[in-house]
Amino acid sequence: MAKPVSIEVYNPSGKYRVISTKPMPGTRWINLLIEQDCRVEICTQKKTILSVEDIIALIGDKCDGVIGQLTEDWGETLFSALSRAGGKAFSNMAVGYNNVDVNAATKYGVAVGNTPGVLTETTAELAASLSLAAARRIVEADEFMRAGLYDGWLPHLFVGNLLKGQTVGVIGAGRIGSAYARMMVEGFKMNLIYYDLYQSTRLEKFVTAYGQFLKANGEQPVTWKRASSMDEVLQEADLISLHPILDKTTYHLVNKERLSKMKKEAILINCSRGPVVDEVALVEHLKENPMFRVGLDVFEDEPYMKPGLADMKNAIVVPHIASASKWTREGMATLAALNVLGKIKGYPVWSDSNRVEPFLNENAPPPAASPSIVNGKALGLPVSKL
Ligand SMILES: NC(=O)c1ccc[n+]([C@@H]2O[C@H](COP(=O)([O-])OP(=O)(O)OC[C@H]3O[C@@H](n4cnc5c(N)ncnc54)[C@H](O)[C@@H]3O)[C@@H](O)[C@H]2O)c1
Ligand SMILES: O=C(O)[C@H](O)CO
Repeated sequence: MAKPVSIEVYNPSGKYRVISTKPMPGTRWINLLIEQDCRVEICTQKKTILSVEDIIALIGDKCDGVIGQLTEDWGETLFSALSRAGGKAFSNMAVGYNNVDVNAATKYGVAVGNTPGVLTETTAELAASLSLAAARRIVEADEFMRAGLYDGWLPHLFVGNLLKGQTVGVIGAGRIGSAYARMMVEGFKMNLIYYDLYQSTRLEKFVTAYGQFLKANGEQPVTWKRASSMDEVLQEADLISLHPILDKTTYHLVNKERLSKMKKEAILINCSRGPVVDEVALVEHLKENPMFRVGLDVFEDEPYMKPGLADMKNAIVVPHIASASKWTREGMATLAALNVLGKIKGYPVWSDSNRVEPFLNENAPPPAASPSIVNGKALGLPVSKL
């Protein structure tokens, strides 16, 4: 028997029991659920990652929906427990849902929500921050300064890479990859090469138009290229940022062989999911190529790092904080709560999960729809006409 988990309860007499496995930022998400007759139970257990047993104990005998986290293993066991408790809705508080077995959820008739859009720019900004920090060796220089080692300006002190005029490579030019590409092209006048299974016409048009603008102002125009293989990006780019989803096709997408194809002084950024990179091979590559630099927000076995990574001066490591801006995290909580609420209330699924702004407007009630349900089609859920 799992130990009872500590909870905080809002609106105890509410008709629908909705659980959040973690306290989430803001209060709007709680108020929106309460206004619609939900009893909201928030797990306050002092344990960062809840086990399957902890979550089964939270679900109990009656539960209408759960808001969960990307650190939790939402598979057959949890969806069958939720279904037995009468639950029909689950939402990750994340856009990525590689921790969720969507087929198992569908089998038990549980809708699975995620939180796209609201974190696009915030995540791209962290990727851009890591890019700059790696290019200009900011973390190394900061440590040097704090250690009292600075004894005067020197021509060779912390020389890094100039981004202007170099090539930025984006693997996975979806929402976040495209936003990052725009930041690096527009902000630093980098040329773009990208690889994705699909063409990113809007991104291509943007770079073309910006290139024309620069040319009209007598500046060197920026260019774009859609690569026909990922290797082409690895060989040509000076700075490469990874933004695909994690699935079978992207597991260890960057491995020993692919690392060896990159330029010796290249920079690699990963704000997608840790297992997209073979981290053991990466540590070896960093040791053998001191001018190669990496900026990592995600790790293969979170919360751990592979042996040796923490010792590498040419690696910048941050703890999965890419979506951590106040506005974004509050918005993620709102979208996750509305996904669950929408299914409980029998609302349709929002027709375009890339267009979530109407759900984030604090001055108006949200549309009567679930903002983003990934198995809506498989469950035959109606789609909103709005
Ligand atoms: N570090 C963080 O905190 C953080 C924050 C947000 C998102 N993420 C991760 O970023 C991912 C992307 O988010 P998004 O909103 O941009 O999703 P998205 O679906 O808009 O973009 C993903 C892109 O990857 C492409 N892709 C899929 N398989 C590929 C392959 N084999 N090779 C190349 N491209 C491939 C898709 O075609 C798509 O364009 C999420 O799934 C999540 O795992 C991480
Ligand atoms: O997938 C996601 O949303 C992130 O990893 C957390 O924001």
